[in-house]
Amino acid sequence: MSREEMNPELQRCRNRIREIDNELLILLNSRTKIALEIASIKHETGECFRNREVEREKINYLQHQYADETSLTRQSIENIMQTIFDETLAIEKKHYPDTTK
Ligand SMILES: C=C(O[C@@H]1C=C(C(=O)O)C=C[C@H]1O)C(=O)O
Repeated sequence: MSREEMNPELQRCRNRIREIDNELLILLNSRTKIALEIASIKHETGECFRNREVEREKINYLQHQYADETSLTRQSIENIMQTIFDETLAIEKKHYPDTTK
């Protein structure tokens, strides 16, 4: 066993992070399912899947709510949310490969 592996505090933290990662993936899956419902509506009406204005509003709101009260910075909130939006859009496009928007 390595020195690192023998450190119980580090192991406890890693276990907790693993649990949080699982929770995050479950939440992201729920989020994606709802985004796909929105994509289905937009697909029917011919609307563009991506809405930069809505994305900007969401980021601004989350930065306002959390940037000063948590260890997350304004920039990290922006990066995390932009990655979520990009990945959501990629999944939406995979479900609706015929869409040009
Ligand atoms: C979810 C929507 O569609 C797209 C996906 C978004 C998201 O993943 O949060 C936000 C805006 C749009 O780019 C929406 O229009 O509300």
